[in-house]
Amino acid sequence: MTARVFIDGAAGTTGLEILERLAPRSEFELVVLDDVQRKSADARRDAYHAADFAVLCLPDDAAIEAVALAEGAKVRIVDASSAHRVAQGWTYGFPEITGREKIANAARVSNPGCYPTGFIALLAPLIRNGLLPADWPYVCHAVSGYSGGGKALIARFEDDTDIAYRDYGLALGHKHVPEMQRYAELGNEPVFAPAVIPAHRGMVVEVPLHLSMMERAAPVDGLRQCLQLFYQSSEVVTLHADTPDELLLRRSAEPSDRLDLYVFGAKDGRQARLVAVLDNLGKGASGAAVQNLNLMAGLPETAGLSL
Ligand SMILES: NC(=O)C1=CN([C@@H]2O[C@H](COP(=O)(O)OP(=O)(O)OC[C@H]3O[C@@H](n4cnc5c(N)ncnc54)[C@H](OP(=O)(O)O)[C@@H]3O)[C@@H](O)[C@H]2O)C=CC1
Ligand SMILES: CC(=O)N[C@@H](CCC(=O)OP(=O)(O)O)C(=O)O
Repeated sequence: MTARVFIDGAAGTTGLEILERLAPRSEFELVVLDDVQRKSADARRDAYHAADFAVLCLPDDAAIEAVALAEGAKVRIVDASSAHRVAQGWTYGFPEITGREKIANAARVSNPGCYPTGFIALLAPLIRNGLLPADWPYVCHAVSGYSGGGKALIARFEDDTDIAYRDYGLALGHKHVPEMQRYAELGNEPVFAPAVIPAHRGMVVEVPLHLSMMERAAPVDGLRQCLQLFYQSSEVVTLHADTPDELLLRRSAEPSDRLDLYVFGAKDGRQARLVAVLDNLGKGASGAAVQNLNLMAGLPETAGLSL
């Protein structure tokens, strides 16, 4: 039986990539509104009430409105926005961290943010297993391709090709911080320092660690081994045992739904750098939405993903 999937926001950056991943698949019948109807509340309400699943690829306020439009319908929702990531009644759509069964049975699933995907993937297993302290003041530095800011940031970087680096979030309190704290299971808000680079897609998320200053921290090999065991059955997330001299993002990189993790350590073991490399539009958004949709529809988790 085919499942009807309404993509609300299919003309946007994330929506288009979800469309591309789902269009070739016979398990899904896609519902997409045309340019005249795509912002009509009536047309969207009808689409929600006729669908089995919906993926919200909208700004936060429109995602909240969408959930109200879907009230009373049997539709099950995956929300790519940040509106419901720490909201009651929503399941956090990170299969490797939340557990696949919870997502498979959920009616409301909130996709993780792109930066939190890297941060939580690195820290949650280590903190859960007691290899790093939960009450440490963690810091996260990250860079993202400009598609991470949707159509508006894409237009800005394509219009002004002179921008070499955009530091932002400088007032702190970035909207991703609550989900980073909650799902990495931290006692304190992390300091989050994001930046944008002049590449369309791709992202590096890094957590530097002063291991020697922590009372309870495992050695670098222990951190690596824990992540390797935690993700050993995952086709999407890989802990790399090697420690290359550099990690590169390439402008020409193909879209990818992978998440690659590294643990780098100083020779004397006093400091380490946890690093996640991903595609903000892949496991950071559209790939994650498709992975969640697969689980909710009872299909193979990685169907339609580029790994
Ligand atoms: N880009 C990324 O890497 C990631 C994005 N996300 C999240 O996914 C969501 C979508 O982001 P993204 O695709 O980048 O954003 P875009 O700005 O590229 O796309 C958003 C789309 O939503 C449409 N839209 C806005 N308001 C409404 C409305 N009321 N009804 C129907 N459609 C509406 C826009 O229309 P119009 O075309 O007319 O502007 C646009 O097509 C956001 O919440 C974002 O934070 C999450 C993780 C990563
Ligand atoms: C480069 C850039 O602007 N990135 C966005 C986050 C993209 C993303 O993860 O979307 P959500 O906010 O829905 O999680 C930002 O920092 O607000």
